[in-house]
Amino acid sequence: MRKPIIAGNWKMHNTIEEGIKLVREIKSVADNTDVEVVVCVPFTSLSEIKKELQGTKVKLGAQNMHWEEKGAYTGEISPVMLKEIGVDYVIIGHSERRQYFNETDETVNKKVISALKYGIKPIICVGETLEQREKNIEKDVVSKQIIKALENVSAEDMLNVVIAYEPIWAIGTGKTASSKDANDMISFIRETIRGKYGVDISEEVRIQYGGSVKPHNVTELMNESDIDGALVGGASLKAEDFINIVNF
Ligand SMILES: O=C[C@H](O)COP(=O)(O)O
Repeated sequence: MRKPIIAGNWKMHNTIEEGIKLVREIKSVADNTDVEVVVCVPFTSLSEIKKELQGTKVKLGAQNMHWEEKGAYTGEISPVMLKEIGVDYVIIGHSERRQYFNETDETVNKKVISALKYGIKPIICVGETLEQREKNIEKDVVSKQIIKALENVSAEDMLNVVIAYEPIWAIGTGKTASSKDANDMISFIRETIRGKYGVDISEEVRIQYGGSVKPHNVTELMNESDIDGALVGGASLKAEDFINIVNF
Protein backbone atom coordinates (compact mmCIF):
# COMPACT_ATOMS: atom_id res chain seq x y z
CA MET A 1 0.00 0.00 0.00
CA ARG A 2 1.54 3.30 -1.06
CA LYS A 3 1.32 6.21 1.36
CA PRO A 4 -0.23 9.20 -0.45
CA ILE A 5 2.02 12.25 -0.72
CA ILE A 6 0.74 15.78 -1.27
CA ALA A 7 3.34 18.47 -1.76
CA GLY A 8 2.81 22.20 -2.04
CA ASN A 9 5.19 23.90 -4.45
CA TRP A 10 5.18 27.55 -3.46
CA LYS A 11 7.35 28.47 -6.48
CA MET A 12 8.62 32.07 -6.19
CA HIS A 13 5.92 33.11 -3.74
CA ASN A 14 5.95 34.09 -0.07
CA THR A 15 8.51 36.12 1.85
CA ILE A 16 9.78 34.54 5.05
CA GLU A 17 7.09 36.36 7.02
CA GLU A 18 4.32 35.29 4.65
CA GLY A 19 5.63 31.72 4.61
CA ILE A 20 5.65 31.46 8.40
CA LYS A 21 2.07 32.73 8.53
CA LEU A 22 0.96 30.14 5.98
CA VAL A 23 2.78 27.29 7.69
CA ARG A 24 1.25 28.23 11.05
CA GLU A 25 -2.18 27.85 9.45
CA ILE A 26 -1.50 24.48 7.86
CA LYS A 27 1.01 22.72 10.10
CA SER A 28 -1.49 20.68 12.08
CA VAL A 29 -2.99 19.26 8.88
CA ALA A 30 -0.63 16.30 8.84
CA ASP A 31 -1.54 15.24 12.39
CA ASN A 32 -4.73 13.35 11.61
CA THR A 33 -4.16 11.99 8.15
CA ASP A 34 -2.31 9.14 6.49
CA VAL A 35 -1.17 11.53 3.80
CA GLU A 36 2.47 12.61 3.82
CA VAL A 37 2.45 16.40 3.57
CA VAL A 38 5.38 18.37 2.15
CA VAL A 39 5.93 22.09 1.63
CA CYS A 40 8.50 23.06 -0.99
CA VAL A 41 9.47 26.63 -0.18
CA PRO A 42 11.91 29.21 -1.56
CA PHE A 43 15.55 28.77 -0.49
CA THR A 44 15.43 31.95 1.57
CA SER A 45 12.66 30.56 3.77
CA LEU A 46 13.95 27.02 4.31
CA SER A 47 15.67 27.60 7.67
CA GLU A 48 12.83 29.57 9.23
CA ILE A 49 10.16 27.21 7.95
CA LYS A 50 12.18 24.26 9.24
CA LYS A 51 12.04 25.79 12.73
CA GLU A 52 8.33 26.38 12.37
CA LEU A 53 7.77 22.73 11.41
CA GLN A 54 9.58 21.27 14.43
CA GLY A 55 7.29 18.84 16.22
CA THR A 56 4.91 18.53 13.27
CA LYS A 57 4.62 15.79 10.66
CA VAL A 58 4.92 18.20 7.73
CA LYS A 59 8.08 17.60 5.67
CA LEU A 60 10.25 20.28 4.16
CA GLY A 61 11.20 20.46 0.49
CA ALA A 62 13.38 22.66 -1.71
CA GLN A 63 12.50 23.49 -5.30
CA ASN A 64 15.87 22.88 -6.95
CA MET A 65 19.54 22.23 -6.22
CA HIS A 66 22.89 21.91 -7.97
CA TRP A 67 24.39 18.44 -8.30
CA GLU A 68 27.85 19.41 -7.02
CA GLU A 69 28.49 19.58 -3.28
CA LYS A 70 30.43 22.84 -3.64
CA GLY A 71 32.28 24.92 -6.23
CA ALA A 72 32.36 28.07 -8.33
CA TYR A 73 28.69 28.07 -9.33
CA THR A 74 27.49 31.56 -8.48
CA GLY A 75 23.91 31.65 -7.33
CA GLU A 76 23.55 27.91 -6.87
CA ILE A 77 22.68 25.86 -3.78
CA SER A 78 24.25 22.47 -3.07
CA PRO A 79 22.79 19.28 -1.61
CA VAL A 80 25.11 19.66 1.39
CA MET A 81 23.59 23.08 2.10
CA LEU A 82 20.08 21.67 1.87
CA LYS A 83 20.99 18.73 4.06
CA GLU A 84 22.43 21.07 6.68
CA ILE A 85 19.04 22.76 6.99
CA GLY A 86 17.29 19.41 7.28
CA VAL A 87 15.47 19.36 3.96
CA ASP A 88 13.65 16.08 3.29
CA TYR A 89 12.65 16.49 -0.37
CA VAL A 90 13.80 18.41 -3.41
CA ILE A 91 11.84 19.03 -6.60
CA ILE A 92 14.01 18.19 -9.61
CA GLY A 93 13.31 19.06 -13.23
CA HIS A 94 10.13 21.06 -12.80
CA SER A 95 8.92 22.13 -16.24
CA GLU A 96 9.48 25.78 -15.32
CA ARG A 97 13.14 24.99 -14.70
CA ARG A 98 13.36 23.04 -17.93
CA GLN A 99 11.67 25.89 -19.82
CA TYR A 100 13.31 28.97 -18.28
CA PHE A 101 16.60 27.70 -16.88
CA ASN A 102 17.74 25.23 -19.53
CA GLU A 103 17.41 22.12 -17.42
CA THR A 104 17.80 19.00 -19.51
CA ASP A 105 17.20 15.32 -18.93
CA GLU A 106 20.97 15.04 -18.34
CA THR A 107 21.11 17.71 -15.62
CA VAL A 108 17.97 16.26 -14.05
CA ASN A 109 19.73 12.90 -13.84
CA LYS A 110 22.83 14.43 -12.24
CA LYS A 111 20.68 16.18 -9.64
CA VAL A 112 18.68 13.04 -8.89
CA ILE A 113 21.85 11.00 -8.32
CA SER A 114 23.30 13.73 -6.13
CA ALA A 115 20.13 14.23 -4.05
CA LEU A 116 19.96 10.50 -3.33
CA LYS A 117 23.64 10.44 -2.42
CA TYR A 118 23.03 13.11 0.21
CA GLY A 119 19.86 11.52 1.56
CA ILE A 120 17.40 14.00 0.07
CA LYS A 121 14.38 12.48 -1.66
CA PRO A 122 13.91 13.77 -5.20
CA ILE A 123 10.48 14.59 -6.59
CA ILE A 124 11.23 14.19 -10.29
CA CYS A 125 8.93 16.13 -12.60
CA VAL A 126 8.06 14.92 -16.06
CA GLY A 127 5.38 15.90 -18.55
CA GLU A 128 4.59 16.80 -22.11
CA THR A 129 3.63 20.05 -23.83
CA LEU A 130 0.24 20.54 -25.46
CA GLU A 131 1.88 20.32 -28.88
CA GLN A 132 3.44 16.96 -28.02
CA ARG A 133 0.10 15.65 -26.77
CA GLU A 134 -1.64 16.82 -29.93
CA LYS A 135 0.95 14.91 -31.97
CA ASN A 136 0.27 11.81 -29.83
CA ILE A 137 3.89 11.57 -28.76
CA GLU A 138 3.29 12.28 -25.05
CA LYS A 139 4.21 8.77 -23.94
CA ASP A 140 7.45 8.81 -25.95
CA VAL A 141 8.35 12.16 -24.37
CA VAL A 142 7.58 11.09 -20.82
CA SER A 143 9.25 7.70 -21.17
CA LYS A 144 12.44 9.37 -22.45
CA GLN A 145 12.39 11.80 -19.50
CA ILE A 146 11.89 8.98 -17.00
CA ILE A 147 14.54 6.68 -18.43
CA LYS A 148 17.19 9.39 -18.49
CA ALA A 149 16.26 10.79 -15.06
CA LEU A 150 16.69 7.32 -13.54
CA GLU A 151 19.95 6.38 -15.24
CA ASN A 152 22.29 4.79 -12.66
CA VAL A 153 19.68 5.00 -9.90
CA SER A 154 19.84 1.75 -7.93
CA ALA A 155 16.80 -0.33 -7.02
CA GLU A 156 17.35 0.50 -3.36
CA ASP A 157 17.50 4.24 -4.04
CA MET A 158 14.43 4.01 -6.23
CA LEU A 159 12.32 3.53 -3.11
CA ASN A 160 13.24 7.09 -2.10
CA VAL A 161 12.20 8.58 -5.42
CA VAL A 162 8.87 10.28 -6.04
CA ILE A 163 7.75 11.03 -9.59
CA ALA A 164 5.40 13.90 -10.45
CA TYR A 165 3.57 13.74 -13.76
CA GLU A 166 2.75 17.30 -14.73
CA PRO A 167 1.41 17.88 -18.22
CA ILE A 168 2.78 21.34 -19.00
CA TRP A 169 -0.50 22.50 -20.52
CA ALA A 170 -2.24 21.91 -17.19
CA ILE A 171 0.14 23.94 -15.01
CA GLY A 172 -1.29 27.20 -13.72
CA THR A 173 -3.87 27.22 -16.51
CA GLY A 174 -6.91 25.93 -14.64
CA LYS A 175 -7.02 23.04 -17.13
CA THR A 176 -6.61 19.71 -15.36
CA ALA A 177 -5.92 16.52 -17.23
CA SER A 178 -8.99 14.33 -16.85
CA SER A 179 -8.47 11.91 -13.99
CA LYS A 180 -8.59 9.07 -16.52
CA ASP A 181 -5.90 10.62 -18.75
CA ALA A 182 -3.72 11.41 -15.74
CA ASN A 183 -4.09 7.86 -14.44
CA ASP A 184 -3.39 6.44 -17.87
CA MET A 185 -0.05 8.25 -18.08
CA ILE A 186 0.83 7.47 -14.48
CA SER A 187 0.14 3.75 -15.10
CA PHE A 188 2.39 4.00 -18.11
CA ILE A 189 5.14 5.56 -15.96
CA ARG A 190 4.73 2.71 -13.48
CA GLU A 191 5.08 0.20 -16.33
CA THR A 192 8.26 1.94 -17.44
CA ILE A 193 9.62 1.64 -13.89
CA ARG A 194 8.53 -2.00 -13.80
CA GLY A 195 10.51 -2.65 -16.99
CA LYS A 196 13.66 -1.39 -15.30
CA TYR A 197 13.23 -2.35 -11.63
CA GLY A 198 10.64 -5.15 -11.55
CA VAL A 199 7.14 -5.43 -10.18
CA ASP A 200 7.82 -5.04 -6.47
CA ILE A 201 9.61 -1.72 -6.77
CA SER A 202 7.23 -0.38 -9.40
CA GLU A 203 4.34 -1.07 -7.04
CA GLU A 204 6.04 0.86 -4.24
CA VAL A 205 7.15 3.98 -6.08
CA ARG A 206 4.82 6.90 -5.50
CA ILE A 207 3.70 8.90 -8.52
CA GLN A 208 1.92 12.23 -8.13
CA TYR A 209 -0.18 14.21 -10.54
CA GLY A 210 0.37 17.97 -10.84
CA GLY A 211 -1.41 20.65 -12.86
CA SER A 212 -4.26 22.79 -11.51
CA VAL A 213 -5.05 20.47 -8.62
CA LYS A 214 -7.74 22.17 -6.52
CA PRO A 215 -10.04 21.15 -3.66
CA HIS A 216 -12.86 20.43 -6.14
CA ASN A 217 -10.91 17.99 -8.36
CA VAL A 218 -8.50 16.31 -5.96
CA THR A 219 -10.85 13.54 -4.79
CA GLU A 220 -11.53 12.30 -8.31
CA LEU A 221 -7.81 12.27 -9.09
CA MET A 222 -6.90 10.51 -5.84
CA ASN A 223 -9.56 7.86 -6.42
CA GLU A 224 -7.69 6.64 -9.50
CA SER A 225 -5.74 3.40 -9.15
CA ASP A 226 -2.24 4.71 -9.81
CA ILE A 227 -2.30 8.33 -8.64
CA ASP A 228 -0.57 8.49 -5.26
CA GLY A 229 -0.67 12.19 -4.58
CA ALA A 230 -0.43 15.68 -5.95
CA LEU A 231 2.15 18.37 -6.57
CA VAL A 232 0.14 21.50 -5.95
CA GLY A 233 1.15 24.98 -7.12
CA GLY A 234 -1.35 27.83 -6.85
CA ALA A 235 -3.71 26.14 -4.42
CA SER A 236 -0.87 25.48 -1.96
CA LEU A 237 -0.59 29.22 -1.32
CA LYS A 238 -4.00 29.41 0.36
CA ALA A 239 -4.18 27.61 3.70
CA GLU A 240 -7.81 26.62 3.34
CA ASP A 241 -7.37 25.20 -0.16
CA PHE A 242 -4.23 23.28 0.74
CA ILE A 243 -5.85 21.81 3.85
CA ASN A 244 -8.89 20.76 1.83
CA ILE A 245 -6.63 19.13 -0.76
CA VAL A 246 -4.71 17.18 1.90
CA ASN A 247 -8.02 16.11 3.44
CA PHE A 248 -9.40 14.96 0.10
O1 LIG B 1 4.50 22.26 -9.08
C1 LIG B 1 3.30 22.46 -9.26
C2 LIG B 1 2.75 22.51 -10.58
O2 LIG B 1 3.51 23.26 -11.45
C3 LIG B 1 1.28 22.81 -10.64
O3 LIG B 1 1.01 24.16 -10.48
P1 LIG B 1 -0.54 24.61 -10.41
O4 LIG B 1 -1.18 23.77 -9.36
O5 LIG B 1 -0.50 26.06 -10.08
O6 LIG B 1 -1.12 24.32 -11.77
